[in-house]
Amino acid sequence: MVEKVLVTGGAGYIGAHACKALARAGFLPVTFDNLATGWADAVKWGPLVRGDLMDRASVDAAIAEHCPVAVLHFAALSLVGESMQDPARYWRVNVGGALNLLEACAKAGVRNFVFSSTCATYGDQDGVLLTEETPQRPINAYGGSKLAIELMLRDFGAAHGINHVIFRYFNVAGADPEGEIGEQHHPETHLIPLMLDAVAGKRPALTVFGTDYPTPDGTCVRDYVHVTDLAQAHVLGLQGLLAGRGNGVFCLGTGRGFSVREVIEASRMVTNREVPVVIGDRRAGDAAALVCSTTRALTDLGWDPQHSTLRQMIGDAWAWAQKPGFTS
Ligand SMILES: O=c1ccn([C@@H]2O[C@H](COP(=O)(O)OP(=O)(O)O[C@H]3O[C@H](CO)[C@H](O)[C@H](O)[C@H]3O)[C@@H](O)[C@H]2O)c(=O)[nH]1
Repeated sequence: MVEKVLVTGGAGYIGAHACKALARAGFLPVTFDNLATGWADAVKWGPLVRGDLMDRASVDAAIAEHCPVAVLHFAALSLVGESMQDPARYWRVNVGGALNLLEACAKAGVRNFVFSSTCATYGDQDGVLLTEETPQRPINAYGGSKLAIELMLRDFGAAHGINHVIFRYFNVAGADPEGEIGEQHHPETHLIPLMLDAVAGKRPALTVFGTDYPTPDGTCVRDYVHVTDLAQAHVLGLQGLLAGRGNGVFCLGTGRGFSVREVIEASRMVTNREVPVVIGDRRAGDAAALVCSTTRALTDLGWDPQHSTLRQMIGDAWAWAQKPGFTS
């Protein structure tokens, strides 16, 4: 029988790409999503359960109906700027939702859990190459809420035997190279889709958030990773858990940072069009540079990212931007 995996946030950008990768690996992804920011159209590889993690009964019901071998937990609020303006919402939804989900797993005997954490748990660390061992010092409520869930997992693991893999994502970008799904947020806040909107004339310009950071060209440096590579890491993490390899924490990036100006330059090369740019102030909560070491993910997980060049990430996002997008 095909093994089911409960995917919270499976209708969202990263969750949907993970569902595609899971299906390709022989699992049946069961999406659990409230469709607050996700899209029913993006759920193509298994059933959609419309439910909210804040509603414990709907979580229990989904687990009881589908008996998943594992949970992949993507559903969360994930905008740094918004988390600075409304921290209560981030703490309530992210931590409260994860707590409900973990309690439901403990009660139902779901023993394998893959969690989407973030480089935002590190805070600003003077541009050092971040590893899984780097002390975490979040500087925004989003990162704080994700770190709290990492700690929650440690405790649930010890008390209830929930084996877990924690992935700390760096900057996820691009779209399905086969064009079936891609990034679509309302409102959009991420650099690459905003930049491509400006290129396509859907927005007047891209605002560069700060040019006075202590980085080589003064703009923020980020480690961009292709969403399809990231999704594949989840399959490997899940297979490791099911094979009994135990808990793990992995940074998912490429080990190479690019500044906002470098991303703009790469876009010019890929699209053959200029990016209209205005220079703005720094955005609250942004760290100057976030780049990770890939050693552990490559070695211990056997991860082999194939798509994570800036050229392909921008190219796939650009191809997706030409499509009509999701409507429901
Ligand atoms: O209009 C924009 C949008 C972004 N940026 C800059 O581009 C870089 C990337 O910004 P994104 O908003 O695309 O990504 P973030 O680095 O803020 O966020 C990403 O990393 C975060 C951790 O820091 C979270 O994990 C979050 O979910 C994830 O999207 C940042 O330096 C940002 O200041 C701009 O200059 N102009």
